[in-house]
Amino acid sequence: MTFENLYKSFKYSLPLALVVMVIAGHGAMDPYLAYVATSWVIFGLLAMSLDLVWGRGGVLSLGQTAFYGLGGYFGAVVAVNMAPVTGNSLIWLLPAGALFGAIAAALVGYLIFYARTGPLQTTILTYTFTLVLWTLTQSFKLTVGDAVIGGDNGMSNIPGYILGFGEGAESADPNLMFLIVVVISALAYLGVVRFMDGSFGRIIDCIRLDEEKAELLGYDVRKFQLYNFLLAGGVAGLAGGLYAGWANYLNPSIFSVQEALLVPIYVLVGGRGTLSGAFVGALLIGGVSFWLGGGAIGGQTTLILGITLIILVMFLKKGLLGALDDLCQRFLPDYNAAARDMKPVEVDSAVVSKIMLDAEAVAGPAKSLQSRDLLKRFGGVVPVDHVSLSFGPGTPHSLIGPNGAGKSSYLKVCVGLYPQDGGQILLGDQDISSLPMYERVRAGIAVKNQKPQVFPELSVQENLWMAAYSMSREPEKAGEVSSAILHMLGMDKQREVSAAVLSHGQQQWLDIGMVLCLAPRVILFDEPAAGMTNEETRELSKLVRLLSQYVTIIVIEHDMEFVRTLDGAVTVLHQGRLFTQGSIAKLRNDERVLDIYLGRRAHVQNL
Ligand SMILES: Nc1ncnc2c1ncn2[C@@H]1O[C@H](COP(=O)(O)OP(=O)(O)OP(=O)(O)O)[C@@H](O)[C@H]1O
Repeated sequence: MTFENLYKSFKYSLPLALVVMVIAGHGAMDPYLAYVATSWVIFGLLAMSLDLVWGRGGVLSLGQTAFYGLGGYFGAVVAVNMAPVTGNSLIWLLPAGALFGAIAAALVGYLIFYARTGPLQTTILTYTFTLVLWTLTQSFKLTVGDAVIGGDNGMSNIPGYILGFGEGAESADPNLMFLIVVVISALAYLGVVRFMDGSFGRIIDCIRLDEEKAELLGYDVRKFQLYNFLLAGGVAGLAGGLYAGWANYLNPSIFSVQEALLVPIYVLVGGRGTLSGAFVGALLIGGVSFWLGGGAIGGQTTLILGITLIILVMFLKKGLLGALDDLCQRFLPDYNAAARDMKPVEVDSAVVSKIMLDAEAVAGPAKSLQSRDLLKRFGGVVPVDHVSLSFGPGTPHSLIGPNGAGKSSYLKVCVGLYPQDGGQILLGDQDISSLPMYERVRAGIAVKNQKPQVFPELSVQENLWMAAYSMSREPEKAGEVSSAILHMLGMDKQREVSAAVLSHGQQQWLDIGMVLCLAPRVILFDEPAAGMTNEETRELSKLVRLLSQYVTIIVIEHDMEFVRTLDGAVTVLHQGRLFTQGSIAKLRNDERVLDIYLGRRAHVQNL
């Protein structure tokens, strides 16, 4: 077995080995230590829920303790009433806790993601939610059957971990409690890691890296963010259920500021985005506090712990597991070295034709794009001023005009990046004006923005796969499509290369490849030749001409030589309005067109 294979299996094998060790050593721990260590593992599980939304999803939620507390309270209410009937308490505490945590997260997540609050507002909102619960629970008194929620006095008499059923039911001792929590946490961890290793996790990673691009690939970003939040809420609720049974008592302090702020610290210390780091952080901080609390330093625990944490977070920015990962990377093969051998892209007509015919078989024939009286305003600026245009397949369409003419805005309104203020957009016969961006993409319109938008942490192959998967939702099909495009780009040998190390021009090609993976029926390119060499620009022109035989293609360009080689229809925009249309040969002799470029004559001298 190579070190690489071993490294890839670490996230499964190491936790499993630890669980086996705990099972083997069961009963050997000092009962008090076992009791306290159980809480550290529970905090690890809670921290993992935050790592899901923060480390993987990119959203810092300070509401995880809220879902944890709510899961704990709800699980406890159910267990207090049901455990006397069945004996077993865990079958009530845990599912009820997880369910309530997930429901609460779904409600909060819906508000956050569908109201499109920014990252900072999300953090503040989730924090406020926790504080509101803290305040409310202090005076909240309720009796549900045998369960009494006593406001500030908390809720007592919560059954511990009772195993077995009926007469055979028995309470677990501290060592067994520790074992139960370790096994349940390990199962939750392995389930989450397995799930996040699949397509869902990859989509969440893409959303974290570039939310706009993920939506431009046709992913319903809000929905995925909400599902991830819900999953994390479920994990936090599960941890809450475990905590309620461990402590036999709950009070409003579970929603306190201190509790809420400790969770991100566990994640940072262990390593954000690693999932297992959450446990490392919680165990380390729990262990160090325990040791300091019992040792000679006594009262200075918080101070020393605080200083240690600041030093750790400052010098190990990726946390302990992140640093360990960096170390392991040194012993892995350097796939990025292949980036140096990359040959310039050569467009092969036969290969492109095959790809386009395959796409047509799946996505249907080319569609036209029409705008009717399209309007976009930014305050007093009107970049798209009642524009009515129609584009179809057969020839490339170039959109030109001086800086600020509204070209990019027009494309962005068409794809839904900017909401329109009036008018209609038709894709074929379908009115897409009110569709969200991801649905427009799924309907067949794809855009490549001016700057290359690739996911830097993903490999070349993964970037293409993410685009292809968005359309087919079948991993194998996505693999086939992405491999064909990879081959078309001449990047077979660079499939494992990280997109981050590609040159600007190579990233442009990769981005173009991602657009083609979507099997679009209309393609919008915003300055695709920017940053490309002359040779690459020539190949790009060839590609655009080929593509126009199969789909509708609109290209914004300042490079008039490129527009000339496209030899297609040209539309001139000026001050947000349609100025004129025609062939490049006709526009070359149009004095009015030269006039609107005044001050930028250098760019149009070829006209
Ligand atoms: N998000 C935005 N917010 C406010 N104003 C905007 C926004 N996007 C574009 N504009 C304004 O709309 C006008 C048209 O800009 P746009 O980028 O569409 O023009 P363009 O023809 O693509 O220009 P360029 O060739 O320089 O890229 C400009 O005045 C610009 O400042």
